[in-house]
Amino acid sequence: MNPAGTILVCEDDSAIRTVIVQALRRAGHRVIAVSTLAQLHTELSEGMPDCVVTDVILPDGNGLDMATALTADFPRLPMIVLSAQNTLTTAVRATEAGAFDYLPKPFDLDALTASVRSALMRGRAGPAATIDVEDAGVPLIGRSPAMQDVYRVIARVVANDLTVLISGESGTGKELVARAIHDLGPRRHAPFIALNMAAIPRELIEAELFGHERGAFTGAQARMAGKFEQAAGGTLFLDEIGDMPLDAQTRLLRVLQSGEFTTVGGARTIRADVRIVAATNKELTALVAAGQFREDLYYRLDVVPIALPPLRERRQDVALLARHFLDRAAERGLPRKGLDKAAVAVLEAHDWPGNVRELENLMRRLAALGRDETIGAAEVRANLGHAASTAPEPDPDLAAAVLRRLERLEREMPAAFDDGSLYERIIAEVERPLIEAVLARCGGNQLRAAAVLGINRNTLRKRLDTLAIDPARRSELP
Ligand SMILES: Nc1ncnc2c1ncn2[C@@H]1O[C@H](COP(=O)(O)OP(=O)(O)OP(=O)(O)O)[C@@H](O)[C@H]1O
Repeated sequence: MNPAGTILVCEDDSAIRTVIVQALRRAGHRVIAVSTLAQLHTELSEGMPDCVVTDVILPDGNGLDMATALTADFPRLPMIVLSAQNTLTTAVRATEAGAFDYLPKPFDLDALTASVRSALMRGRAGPAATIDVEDAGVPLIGRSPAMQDVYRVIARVVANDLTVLISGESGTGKELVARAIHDLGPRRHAPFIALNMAAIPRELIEAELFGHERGAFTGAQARMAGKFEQAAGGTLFLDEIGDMPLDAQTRLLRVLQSGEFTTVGGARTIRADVRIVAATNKELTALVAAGQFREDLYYRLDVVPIALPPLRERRQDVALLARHFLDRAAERGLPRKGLDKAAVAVLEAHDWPGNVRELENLMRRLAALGRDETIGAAEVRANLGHAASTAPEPDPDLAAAVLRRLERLEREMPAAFDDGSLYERIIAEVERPLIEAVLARCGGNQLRAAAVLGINRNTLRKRLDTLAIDPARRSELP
């Protein structure tokens, strides 16, 4: 039996109001419809409905502000917020205001009646902890229905510590979502620490995660804090979790079960005060079936799943994203450019195997190339092939630093341009901070540093000699 109740609907667009009223009446509810906040307040003073459905932008005020006030006055009254401002910020604000649900416009009438039904069955969701959305600056772009679903889940998890598992192809924005969850929640003043399981040698993963004591293994010259410790109070983002070796999986599972961990070679037990967000671009259930991923760990991580759709399944976001990346390029000093209609059509028709990252790289390239202010279809087509690689573009900051260094050298030591030393000189200058930083992270252990750098141990030793780096002095964490 579906519960029926009295629903108070506040919507100023008469056409939308009419279809909502009809749909809810068909579902068996008694419906009172108003078009302003003032009328809504009058209705509330005359009798309590079982649920309120309200628009955000109303002629005499903002439905979200009203929702916040209603939550305080009527904590058991469920509210469903409808909005055409379909951003992550609106979704989070609706949750923050204590709304039971948030439906982006245009919404499906079945989704609305289903939401009303569950509101009547479950009563209101507890009010979320206060989140300062304005402060956080939410970087996620996209208004497609698929992204709306993502925003709704994010909005529900920011205020709590539930473990989140984000899945999606490479470049779909998994790390960005993890950061948004961190930046919008109460842990945002503590660190966000990311560890990519696919980017570090497998044998180092446990020490990276849990840290190690001095002397824990040959060459562990100093104690090193692991990512769990570094992320204390904040969020630990475990990227490419499917690549985690089984031993480390067992250890991680124990931490998730007990809330505590011990360092490698350590007798001390440390409380793990972190929120875990994991991400995968592989089908974890397939890895479980193949015996490569622990089933019990999978269930521990998959508490709140967020599936990020590939860009080709949300083509309506492409133009918005493309313009966003052109704006970003302009903010970084590249020429400000626009796209003509035909260019947008080419972008929307492309399949984006590298997803948002591929689009971002292409836009950066187009912003830097050519002289015209408006980018046309031919220019897009000519550059699509180049950007197809999902590899990140070279860091523009690093490129700019090298250029500045060259200019200074030219001023101060013009001979360096004639004596054949230029290459070795510049490479050595870039190499020094790289080697020093990796050595510090490896507690001065040259074997591990060579493994992390992906170079032969003897090569590392030679480079240390040439650059006169003392590994013993590089054993502290930076
Ligand atoms: N919705 C979005 N709005 C704005 N930028 C986005 C969005 N999604 C992704 N990006 C940008 O695209 C790039 C790739 O995103 P991100 O690194 O989060 O992807 P990922 O899924 O974690 O990729 P991988 O699996 O390869 O690590 C980043 O520069 C990110 O800022």
